[in-house]
Amino acid sequence: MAKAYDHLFKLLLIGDSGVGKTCLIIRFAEDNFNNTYISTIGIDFKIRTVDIEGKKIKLQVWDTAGQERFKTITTAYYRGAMNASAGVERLLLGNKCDMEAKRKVQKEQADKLAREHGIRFFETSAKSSMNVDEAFSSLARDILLKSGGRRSGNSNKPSSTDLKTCDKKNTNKCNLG
Ligand SMILES: Nc1nc2c(ncn2[C@@H]2O[C@H](COP(=O)(O)OP(=O)(O)OP(=O)(O)O)[C@@H](O)[C@H]2O)c(=O)[nH]1
Repeated sequence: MAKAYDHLFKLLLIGDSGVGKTCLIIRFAEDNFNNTYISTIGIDFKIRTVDIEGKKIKLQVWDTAGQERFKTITTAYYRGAMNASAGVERLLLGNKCDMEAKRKVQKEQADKLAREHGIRFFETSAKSSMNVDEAFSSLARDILLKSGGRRSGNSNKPSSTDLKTCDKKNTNKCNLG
């Protein structure tokens, strides 16, 4: 029987409570959004298979609880992921970019932080869908290329001009990696 996917990649979202980690995963995996806030308890995951560079990539996206009281559990997962591979791909997300009036972090500040860590930065909105697919796909593509995937030569990292511009933004930070 043909395999349903070529690669399985595991992604982990970490960030403060309420920044929208669960909503980003639900938007990505189910194309849905809910304004109700139900804080994540412990850790959970959702799956979506995407097509990248002609390969079927199954993404298992893990959601962690941002609340301080779950920190022992979530950091254990986080450390596990970091230890599993020295070269974990990381991405910085500033979510809720549909709420410009309540912006907490200036774009330049986040750009600078991402540059310092040599990672990409996306402003996303789980509510409007802005850059959600782009962010997850970009990370999956980077992992694919790094793991000796399809393309040789440049890693084809999109410049910020390739990204959809989000003109109404509020940014709380959320790591996706
Ligand atoms: N306007 C707007 N609201 C959002 C967005 N993403 C999430 N929210 C809202 O923010 C609140 C928190 O979202 P969650 O996804 O539950 O946050 P979380 O980071 O998973 O929180 P914890 O589980 O406590 O770690 C909810 O009320 C969401 O509806 C967004 O992109 N735009």
